[in-house]
Parts: sequence; structure tokens; C-alpha cells
Amino acid sequence: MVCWAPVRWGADAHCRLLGFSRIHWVYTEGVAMLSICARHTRGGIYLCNYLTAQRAGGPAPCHFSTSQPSLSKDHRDYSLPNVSWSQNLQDLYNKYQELSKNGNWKCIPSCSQWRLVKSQVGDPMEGVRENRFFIRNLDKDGVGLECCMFYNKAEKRMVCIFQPGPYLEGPPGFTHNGCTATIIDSTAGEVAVCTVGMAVTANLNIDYRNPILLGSTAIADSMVEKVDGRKVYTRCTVRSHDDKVVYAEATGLFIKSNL
Ligand SMILES: CCCCCCCCCC(=O)SCCNC(=O)CCNC(=O)[C@H](O)C(C)(C)COP(=O)(O)OP(=O)(O)OC[C@H]1O[C@@H](n2cnc3c(N)ncnc32)[C@H](O)[C@@H]1OP(=O)(O)O
Repeated sequence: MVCWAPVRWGADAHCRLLGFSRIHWVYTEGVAMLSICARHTRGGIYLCNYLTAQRAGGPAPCHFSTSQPSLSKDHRDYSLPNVSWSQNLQDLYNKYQELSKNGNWKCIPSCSQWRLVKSQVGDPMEGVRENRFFIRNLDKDGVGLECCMFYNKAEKRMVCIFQPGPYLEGPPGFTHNGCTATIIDSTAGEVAVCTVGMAVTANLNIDYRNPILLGSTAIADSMVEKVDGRKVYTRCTVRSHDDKVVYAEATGLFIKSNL
């Protein structure tokens, strides 16, 4: 019940608002949410069991851990191209790889978990790299988010080239704005982190200008505008691969961790 409540509420509210088929919405929303969560919350069922057992005063039936053995064996870099990539996404990837040759841009790996590895971008994140980009790492290529980030240290800029798949559907045929928000948060968060070290989102303001077609190729382009003490002010624009359509514009405030 607890798991289904937000899905059904979201479905009903959206359907009333937009007049879509409730069943279709429940299905797409449900599948998308569950699928996005599936990889990293395979432990969810364990957690439910754990909480049930705790309430009953008994021992947990199984151990819940965020680093499960099956995940810890997954060392795949999800930022590498795969067969689900469109030609536009591949072309953008090739473009930034080409730009990376002179050292101005660097490709950021995307893994299914945090791991301590040697920094890909230099200080201040030395020792903490290989990102966990939660919306990306689904079991099947192309159904979620296909994406890759590139960092430009001199410009304090991060771009995320991406292609949203069918599990990320919001309005029929289009990307859920929550997914777009995640891409913005992650891209702006990355550039904040690469600039000052570990930081978290304190504020994110997004203007959605145009819907993003599922399967299309887009780019989130984010940069640090100002650093004031622990506060990192960022700006991000999401646009189509050919720069012709602006999908969203955002500002974000990230706070450098005290730790
Ligand atoms: C390699 C890694 C890549 C990862 C990419 C990162 C993307 C991930 C994106 C995320 O999901 S981050 C997780 C979601 N965010 C959170 O969970 C943050 C929850 N909020 C908090 O933990 C705290 O509120 C926070 C750390 C943001 C601030 O608490 P603190 O006690 O450390 O700081 P404080 O409250 O003293 O605020 C510091 C300054 O920021 C300002 N501030 C804080 N929150 C603000 C806000 N919301 N709006 C405007 N200003 C804000 C605050 O006024 C103050 O300004 P001054 O220095 O000028 O006095």
C-alpha cells in the first residue's frame, strides 16, 4: 500500500488534469517508477520485510544493504555508447570526444554505484569518482536514460548529452519533467562538485519551455556562475541536439559539504 499510494495519486491527479486514460497512466507511471527504482532498490523488498519484522518485534528476515553483492560486481561504465544510441547521440558523443583530445573536456564515467577510484578530473574530487547516476543505470539499454557527461574545468562547465527512453514517459510520447529535473540536478550538481568538492542541492528552479520527445537527443549544459563561501550558484539550459529548441532553463544553488 505504501509503495502504491504515490503512484496512484500521481496517476489520478495527472489524468484528471490532462484527461488521459487512467489505466494507461498508472501503467506507464508505475512501470517507469518501478523500473527506475528496481536496480538500486532490489533491496526494497528486503527493506519492506525488515520493517515488517521490526514492527512485529522480530528479527529482520534478511539483511538489507545498499551495496548488494550483485550490484558490487557491476563495474560497467554506462556512459559508453551502446546499440540503443541514436545517430544524433553518437554524433554528439563523437564531437565531445574529439574536443577532449586537447584536454579541455573530460568524459565522466557513469557507474551503478559509488566507488573510490582515482579522479578523472583532478582535484578537488581526488579519490572520489565514478558516479552513480541513478536514473541511468537500468538493466536494459535504451529503456531509461542513455547519457554521457563531459566536464570542462577551465569553463567550470558540464554538459550531459542524453536520450530519454520509454520508461521515462510523462505525457504520452514525451519525457516526464521529473526526469528532466533529475538530469538538470545531476549535471549542475556534477559541475558544482567538480568545482568545490562534495556539495548537495539546496535549491533548484526550473522553467520548462518545451516537451522533450522520447527517443530524441538533447543536451543539458550547465556552468558555475559564482562561488560564495560554501554556496555554488549554477545555471543550466536543456536544449535539442541541434540547439534549435530550448526545453528547460534552470538555476541551482549547491552547498559545499562541511565534511
Ligand atoms: C561526484 C558526485 C556528483 C553528485 C552530483 C550531485 C547531484 C546530486 C543532487 C542531490 O540529490 S543532492 C541531495 C539532495 N539535497 C539534499 O539532501 C540537501 C538537503 N539540505 C541540507 O542538507 C542542508 O539544508 C544544506 C546542506 C543544503 C545546508 O545546510 P547547512 O547547515 O550545511 O548550511 P546552512 O543552512 O548554514 O546554509 C549555508 C548557506 O547556504 C544558504 N542556504 C542554504 N539553503 C539555502 C536555500 N535553500 N536557499 C538559499 N540559500 C540557502 C544559507 O542561507 C547559508 O548562507 P550564508 O552562508 O550566506 O549564511
